[in-house]
Amino acid sequence: MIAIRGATSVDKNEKEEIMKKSIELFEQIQKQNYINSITSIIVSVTKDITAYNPATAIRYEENLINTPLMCVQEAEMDNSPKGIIRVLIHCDSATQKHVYLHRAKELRPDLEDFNV
Ligand SMILES: C=C(O[C@@H]1C=C(C(=O)O)C=C[C@H]1O)C(=O)O
Repeated sequence: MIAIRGATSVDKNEKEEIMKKSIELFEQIQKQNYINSITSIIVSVTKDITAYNPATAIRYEENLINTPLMCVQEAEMDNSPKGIIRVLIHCDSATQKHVYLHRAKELRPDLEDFNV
């Protein structure tokens, strides 16, 4: 088993925006990797994201009935960006490509070379 990281950002604390961005992130992680099976998914949100739970969005959209998901609040650090959704996917995958989208790309500039 390996773990794949990802993160994205929302522009508004609104259900539609949270659903759209969290599903986009999950689908991009799948598209950019060869994931055979998922063991579990941990999602975190910054404190300002309250309108909808991204874990619920991913579970419904992807029909993840037996996959355990958790959603937690991200540690609040000085100057850390708002409106960020993070995921940590434990899975069986032939690849380990971490995916950062939108404003979340700024979180890991060291991965930029790998994020084509
Ligand atoms: C840099 C990030 O944000 C924070 C810092 C992390 C890190 O230094 O590895 C991991 C998760 C977050 O707590 C990220 O999400 O990748």
